[in-house]
Order: sequence, then C-alpha cells, then structure tokens
Amino acid sequence: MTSASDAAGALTPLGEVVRRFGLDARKALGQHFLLDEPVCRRIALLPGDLSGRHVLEVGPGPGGLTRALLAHPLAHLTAVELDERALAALAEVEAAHPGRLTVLRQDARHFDGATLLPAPRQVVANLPYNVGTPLLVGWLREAAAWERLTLMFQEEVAFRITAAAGTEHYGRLAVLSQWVASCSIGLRLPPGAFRPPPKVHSAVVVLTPHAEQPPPELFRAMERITAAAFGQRRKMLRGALKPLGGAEALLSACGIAPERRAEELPVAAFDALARAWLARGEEAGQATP
Ligand SMILES: C[S@@+](CC[C@H](N)C(=O)[O-])C[C@H]1O[C@@H](n2cnc3c(N)ncnc32)[C@H](O)[C@@H]1O
Repeated sequence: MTSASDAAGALTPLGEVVRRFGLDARKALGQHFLLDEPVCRRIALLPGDLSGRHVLEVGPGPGGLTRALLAHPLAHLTAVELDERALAALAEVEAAHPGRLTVLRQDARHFDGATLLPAPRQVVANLPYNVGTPLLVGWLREAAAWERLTLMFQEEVAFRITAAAGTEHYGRLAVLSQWVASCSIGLRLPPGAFRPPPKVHSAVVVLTPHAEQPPPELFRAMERITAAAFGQRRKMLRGALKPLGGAEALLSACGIAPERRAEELPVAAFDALARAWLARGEEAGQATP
C-alpha cells in the first residue's frame, strides 16, 4: 500500500477543502461529507485487497474517500460526480496521482460501469442518500459484473439490505440483495462523523456477489414477484400474488402454503417462486411473464 501522505504536500488538507473550494453542502445532492481521514481509511479497508482492481466511486465530493482509496494499489479509480463545484478539489487529487484517477462529471445513474470499466471491478462509495437504493438495484441486476460493492447508506437502508426473514426490516431490498450477494454491515457511523451531520446514523454495507448469478430474465421475474408480494406485505400470499395470475397454483408448485405472508418467507422460497413463474411464462410461449 502507498502511504496516504505520499502526495499530501500537493494537496489541500481535507479539513480545508470545503472552505477553499466553496463546497457548501447541498441537500438536493445528498451531500454529507466525510472529512475525517482515519474514518475514510477505515472505509477504504472494507473491500479487502484492492490490488489490480478497477474501482468506481460514486459521488467523491471533496475527495476524502477518494484519497483513502488511492492509498491502495488499485489498478484505476473512476470517480463519477454530479456537482461541478467538486471538480477543482478533485483535480488536485488527480494531479497528485497521475494516471490512477479519472474524474467524470456525470449522473452516476447513467454511468454503465459494467461495460466501461475493465474487470475485476468494484464499487466503493459514500452514496448520496436520494439515489442510493436505485443505484444499488441497478448493480444487483448485473451482479456478475462486480466483484464487490462497499456502500455507505442511511442505517435504515443498511438494515433493509441485511435483514433476515421475519424481522422488522425484511422486505424486497433484502430479498433482491441477499439473493445475488452475501451482505453484511462493515461499519456504523454516527451523524457527527459527517459535515453537515445528517439526521440519522449511517452504515457501510459490503455486498459480495455469489459465484452463480441469475440470468436477466430470472432477475426480472424476481423483481415482479417481490414487488407483488411486498406491495401488500401483511396480506396472505394467495391474495398478494393474485395480480400475477394463478397464485394458488404457483404457491402449491413451490410447496408454499397460500396463507403465508411475504415478510416471513425466506430468500430460497422467493427463488423457487421466481423460477416457477418464469418457467410458467416460458411454457405459455412468453419470453418474460
Ligand atoms: C454523501 S455525499 C459523499 C461525498 C464524499 N464521497 C464524502 O464521503 O465526503 C454524496 C456525493 O454524491 C454526489 N452526487 C449526488 N447525486 C449524484 C449522482 N446522481 N451522480 C453522481 N454523484 C452524485 C454529491 O454531489 C456528493 O458529492
């Protein structure tokens, strides 16, 4: 690992970046900055060995996590940031690490990392809260492309990703995430770790995609099944899945009692439902039900 202070002579101290570059936090961009270098270094350790990896960072902002990541021997870091005010602060970091960092001014929702970045690729990000969940679902859809995702969310979202069946936060996000990846909380941070402090605690979730991944049509089937099942989470599955047609037969084919509710059904049971529903659509001559 290169020392984080290697290029420090050329860089504005992290604690001064916001003032020097006029980066007053904007709520609409979900800006809560990490300006504590030891905390940034702890997050950058969570993905494990980054040597030779092509890493995507979403929303580098003032660049604290960016600097911490560049202290690792990664192959290349691509940082996608929507706020052009951050670009001058990041240009310093780019200049201090020639050829190792590319900063793009772009909406991360339209950045196709799975296509544009070489493998092995990872995402490491302190995500903007307003777009964190859609970004995660996008990466889950193509989980085979990613070696690991190390992502900071509001703590409640982290609980919704890692929750076990039958617990308070279990829902669609837990099923989709745990179906394609092993998921754990690597670090929890209080509001005071950020500038400005958010109203809630935050947590970093580490998602490591499984070796076997569902094909796109099966993932789409799972999205439809979980949307219906958790759309009315307290309803019995026979009623909740009714809009999909043939709910009782589908549940019976999977050995699931029709009186059960989505919130108590383990991920493996959803897997069975998605496969059976997809097979039924294919038998009926439809590519995707
Ligand atoms: C929670 S802040 C994190 C900033 C920095 N990584 C840190 O830890 O201090 C989220 C960052 O994402 C940026 N952002 C917000 N929406 C974005 C989007 N759609 N695409 C790319 N970046 C975005 C914000 O401008 C902000 O810099």
